[in-house]
Amino acid sequence: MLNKARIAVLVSGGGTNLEALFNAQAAGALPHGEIVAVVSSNPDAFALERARRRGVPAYALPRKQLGQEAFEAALTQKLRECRADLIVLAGFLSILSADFVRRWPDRIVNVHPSLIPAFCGKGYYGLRVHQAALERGVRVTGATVHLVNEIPDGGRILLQKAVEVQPGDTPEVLQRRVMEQAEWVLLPQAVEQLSAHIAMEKEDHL
Ligand SMILES: Nc1nc2c(c(=O)[nH]1)N[C@@H](CN(C=O)c1ccc(C(=O)N[C@@H](CCC(=O)O)C(=O)O)cc1)CN2
Ligand SMILES: NCC(=O)N[C@@H]1O[C@H](COP(=O)([O-])[O-])[C@@H](O)[C@H]1O
Repeated sequence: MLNKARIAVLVSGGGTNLEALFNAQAAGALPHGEIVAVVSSNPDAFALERARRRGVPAYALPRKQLGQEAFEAALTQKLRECRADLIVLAGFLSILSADFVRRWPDRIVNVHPSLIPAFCGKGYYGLRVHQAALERGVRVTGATVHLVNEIPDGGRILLQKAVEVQPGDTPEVLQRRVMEQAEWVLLPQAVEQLSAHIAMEKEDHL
C-alpha cells in the first residue's frame, strides 16, 4: 500500500493553483500525494469553494481578525488534525513567521509568479509582481517554485519556467500567461517530486 504524502494547501484568493493541483491529482499526475485539507487566511477566498466542490475539508482562518500569532496557532492545530506531511502555499499571501517555518523544515513549498530573485520578497504578490516586471521592461518573466524559509521567497529554488512578455501586455494579461504557461505546470510537478520523497520516507519508517 503506497504511503502517500498528506498535503495541506494554504490559500488566500481565487485558488487557480489549487485547481491545477486538483486537476493533476484527478489526472493521476500526483500518485504519491493526496490533498487532505485546504486552509485559507481569507474567509472570502473562492479557493475554499473549489475545495468544497471536490469534497475536500476547507477551513477559513481569518488572519486579519486573528492576528499572525493566533492565526498560526490555529493553522498548526488544523495541520495536526489532518496529519499533514507537506504544506503547499498556493496564492497564499501571509508571511509565515520564522518560528512556524522552522517547525516544518523542507516541508513547505511555494509558487511565486516571477523568476526569483527578480520581483520577489515582501510587497511582491499577485498583480504587483507583474506590474513591477512591466515597469522594469523585462522581456522575459516566469514563475518559480521554491522551498519556504523565514525569508519571503528566499528558500531553495526547486523549479523555474520562463514566459515571454509580449508588446502591449497589461498586468492582468501577463499574470494569466504566467499562470497558464508556468505556475499551473510547475506546482504539480514540484509537489509530486516532494510527495514521492516523503512517501518513501514514510515507507522506510513502517
Ligand atoms: N516565511 C515565508 N512566508 C511566506 C513565503 C516565504 O517564502 N516565506 N512566501 C509567501 C508567498 N509570497 C510570494 O510568493 C508572498 C506573499 C505575500 C507577500 C506580502 O508582501 N504580503 C503582504 C500582505 C498581503 C495581504 O495580506 O494582502 C505583507 O506581508 O505585507 C509577499 C510574498 C507566503 N508566505
Ligand atoms: N507571492 C504569492 C503570489 O503572488 N501568488 C500569486 O497569487 C496569484 C493568485 O493565485 P491563486 O489563483 O492560486 O489564488 C497567482 O499569480 C500566484 O502566483
